[in-house]
Amino acid sequence: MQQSARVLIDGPSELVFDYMIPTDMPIVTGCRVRIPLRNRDSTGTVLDIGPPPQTNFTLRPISSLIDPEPLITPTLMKLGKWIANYYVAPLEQVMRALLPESVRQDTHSEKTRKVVELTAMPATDDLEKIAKRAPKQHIILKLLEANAGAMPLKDLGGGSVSAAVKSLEKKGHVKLTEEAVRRDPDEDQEFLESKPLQLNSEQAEALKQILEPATNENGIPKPILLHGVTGSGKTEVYLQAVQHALDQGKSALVLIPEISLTPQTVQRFKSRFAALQDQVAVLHSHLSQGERFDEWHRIRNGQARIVIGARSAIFAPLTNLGIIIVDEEHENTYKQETSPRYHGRDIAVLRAHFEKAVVVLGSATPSLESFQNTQSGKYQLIRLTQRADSQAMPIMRVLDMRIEAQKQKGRIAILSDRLRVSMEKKLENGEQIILFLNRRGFARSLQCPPCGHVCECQHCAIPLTYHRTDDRLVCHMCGYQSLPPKKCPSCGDEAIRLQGFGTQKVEEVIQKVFPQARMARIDADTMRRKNALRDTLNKFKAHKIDIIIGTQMIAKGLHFPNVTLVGILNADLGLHVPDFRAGERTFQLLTQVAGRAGRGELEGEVIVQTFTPHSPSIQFARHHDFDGYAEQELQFRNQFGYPPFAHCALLGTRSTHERRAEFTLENLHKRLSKDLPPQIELGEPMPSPLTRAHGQFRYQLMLKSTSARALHQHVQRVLSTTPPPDDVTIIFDMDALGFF
Ligand SMILES: Nc1ncnc2c1ncn2[C@@H]1O[C@H](COP(=O)(O)OP(=O)(O)OP(=O)(O)O)[C@@H](O)[C@H]1O
Ligand SMILES: [Zn+2]
Ligand SMILES: [Zn+2]
Repeated sequence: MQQSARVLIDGPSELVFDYMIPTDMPIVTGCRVRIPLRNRDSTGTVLDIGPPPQTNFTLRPISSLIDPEPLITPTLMKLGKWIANYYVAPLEQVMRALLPESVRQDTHSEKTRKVVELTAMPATDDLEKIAKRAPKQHIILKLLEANAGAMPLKDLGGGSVSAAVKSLEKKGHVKLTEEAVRRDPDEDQEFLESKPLQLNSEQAEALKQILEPATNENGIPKPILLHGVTGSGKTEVYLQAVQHALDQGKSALVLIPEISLTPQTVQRFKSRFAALQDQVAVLHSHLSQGERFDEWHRIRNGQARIVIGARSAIFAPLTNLGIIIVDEEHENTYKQETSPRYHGRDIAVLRAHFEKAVVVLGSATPSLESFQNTQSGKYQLIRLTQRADSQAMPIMRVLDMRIEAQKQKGRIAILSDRLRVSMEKKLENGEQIILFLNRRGFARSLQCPPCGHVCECQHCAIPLTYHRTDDRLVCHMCGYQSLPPKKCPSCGDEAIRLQGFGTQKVEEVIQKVFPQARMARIDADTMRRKNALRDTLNKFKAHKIDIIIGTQMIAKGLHFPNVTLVGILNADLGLHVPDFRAGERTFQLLTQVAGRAGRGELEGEVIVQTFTPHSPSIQFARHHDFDGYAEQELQFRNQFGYPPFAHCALLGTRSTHERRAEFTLENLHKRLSKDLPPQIELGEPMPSPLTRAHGQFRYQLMLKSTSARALHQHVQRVLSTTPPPDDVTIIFDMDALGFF
């Protein structure tokens, strides 16, 4: 029977239409085709092939095949279909994620440059004549001769020599040609080749296990979780593992949380493989369309065999993949925030499985999902327990800010005496300081300053969120509501209220206390400019800055040997948010931020200011005890049926009409409760913590299920039979990481 193809049409509206496939046309999914669209010719990408859909009009045939080779490799196609299914996203949306726009809408041609080639050197006496009459032409000939007979026109002087080049061309001495050049995003940077380090025994053992991984019953390597404390030399292990894959003739993919936030990691890869510069491709969101086009095609045609990139680089069209590395695998930035809402780490594990490649998930603070997988035997666990050059882990002091709050009567304490004294000492010694501030979310909980008590939901054990508009406390997991207490339920104090301060306020205070110190603030506001972060960090490295004040942005992968003090100003803020992962995030942040201290010769000190000094995430982080932390946290997750023991998903509606957003969600809720599979727990619809954003009202409900398949199938069924009104958008976030 004749088959038809679903084609994603090029163009800004990204339409999808079905076409008949002419019987002799060798089309596979991922091919680019020419098709008729209304009364013109158009181009597009084949998404899917199958029996023609039942319609009462005849499908038009595909006109021709542009490229017999599909743009998407078969494995990536398989991955795409899996994603569409699991995350309940339309296949065409997944395809957009898989194939960057610049590649699909093939309008970005290669960048070229003019090259002058020496075709025939004049005889000696001719050359002498030229030297006298046209010295410019003589210099060009001599330069070309000295440079293996060819030079870019630009290097010869560009426009200023073009007349001279022309007359040389006329005389038959040179030829002007065009040559494709790569748009290299890092053109302005030089990378000195770094040599592999002699591994310490733990690193050597880790590398050995990565090169000879345990396999499952089908002979496919088991995913590896590399849990290495901060500064343990994970990156060196990655570098050598990648080198090994290349030596085997294979390719390697390295995912990092966000390129602009981890410039040092990219630099280390670029330096190690400096001699193979042309084989390294870097993919990230700051590339221009042209740069992306070039990098993508260098990967697709096998020129680039090492790809470093953020989340979406997981779709890099590498073939013969030997290893995938996911650095800082616990990072939230691996989750895509728009549809398809895939998790880069999970897709890495799946892709490695499809390609029978090794996948290494590395972190000093593994996610509980990955850690639990090592406990159940699905993943293999490798540990690095010591810092690479055997420095000690930094000493962590936890400061009880409730006492400070009493001392400073009624005012919000930003800087404790202990931290101030410590800062004075470090500055006197010419050492450097990082002050870290948890980003303040819009979701606020009520915390009592004198005793640290936080109002929680008794069903879900997460903090209740304060809604100012109707003066209500709401649980954002189950929908439970209550009135805010007038007095603290724990100590009876009336001071229970909202409080907080931002990076800007901190900068002001620090400036007043230490007017001589040179400081820089790193947060989303100050780092908008391209390369702003890189420049600030370089200044810090060169010790032109004494104190850095920053948010999450400075928590990752930075290595500054002269930093001896890290102050964490408000450890609580991330802790009391309406999210069962709040404790995990706080543990991760404290451990990662603390890991920036004492990475050189000098011992490091970390001071943590908190209103809840006994919270387990703070105490376990203080003792550098990941296992202890994981054990109690997994117990809590198990008890309340949270991931990794169940899948959590968020279903939301957004609309400029509040009632319609609410009504649509209520309707979906009604439909979902019908024939609800027993594995699924369905929450109540409620306004989102961020009730209104970008002019839209937001409603949401939670779904929990012990079976991922039951969950996405049930939701898929309901969503496909319940189209929303035109002015309501539906959001489904499988394995959601945030609940707003
Ligand atoms: N075998 C080794 N011998 C000497 N120095 C090493 C060795 N391995 C790594 N180092 C050095 O130790 C420091 C820390 O290593 P690296 O940054 O790779 O650790 P990491 O585990 O990736 O840290 P983090 O998770 O904190 O980012 C670096 O300066 C690195 O060059
Ligand atoms: Zn609740
Ligand atoms: Zn109290």
